[in-house]
Parts: sequence; structure tokens; C-alpha cells
Amino acid sequence: MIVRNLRDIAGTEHDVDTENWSSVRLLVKKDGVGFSLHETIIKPETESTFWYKNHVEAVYCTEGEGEVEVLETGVVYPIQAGTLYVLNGHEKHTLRAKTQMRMVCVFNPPCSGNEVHDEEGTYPLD
Ligand SMILES: CC(=O)NCC[C@H](N)C(=O)O
Repeated sequence: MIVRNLRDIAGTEHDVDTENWSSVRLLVKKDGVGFSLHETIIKPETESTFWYKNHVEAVYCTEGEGEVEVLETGVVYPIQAGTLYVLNGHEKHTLRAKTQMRMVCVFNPPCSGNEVHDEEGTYPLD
């Protein structure tokens, strides 16, 4: 059994801060459970384009307000606390945060814990 608190990870290599978001990777590849689980803060009034070519990501919003646009179709989905979106088709997408947004994110295959996006908005496969 694994029991952890965000506080245990703050300030470690699994606590990543970028211009538009920060993310604490609570559960990572080396934990060996088949997925990684992150708490991500999307900074207010930011716009980020991501394309998880190598991963499926589920994103559950627990705080804040924004929207996600699927770039292939132009469809825009509003996001608020309680909204889940899942990129099960490796969709290239743009996330726009109106306010600060708190998201619980699950990645399959799991992230190693120190990933930042490359120029395409992708994370490498380990
Ligand atoms: C929602 C989203 O994809 N944000 C970017 C960071 C990512 N969730 C991560 O935790 O690495």
C-alpha cells in the first residue's frame, strides 16, 4: 500500500513548475501501478496547447473555470469543478484557464515524474 501527501512531494523532482502550470506527481512510473496521478494547477488567464501522442490523459477539475478546445474539430468544452475530460484519442487540444484551475490528472502509460512538454506539447515515452 502506498500512502502519500502532497507535502511529501513539494520541492522534489516530482514537483514541476512552468510558466502556465505546476504539477505534483503523486504517483509515478517507478511506483509500478500502471498509471501516474498528478495534481496540477493551471495558472489563471493562461492558454496552453498539449498533444499527448504517447499517453492517454484523464483530467478531473476540482476547482476553477476554463475551457478545452479540440483542435481537430474546433469543438470547445467548458470546464468547471466536477468536469472530467479524457484524451482517449490523443487529441491535440488547447486548455484555457479563466481562473486558477486545480486538476487531478491520470496518465497511462505512467509518467516518470519530471516531464515538461516538448515543442509539440508532447511528453516522451520513457
Ligand atoms: C491538464 C494538463 O494536461 N496539464 C499539463 C500538466 C499535466 N497535467 C501534468 O501533470 O504533467
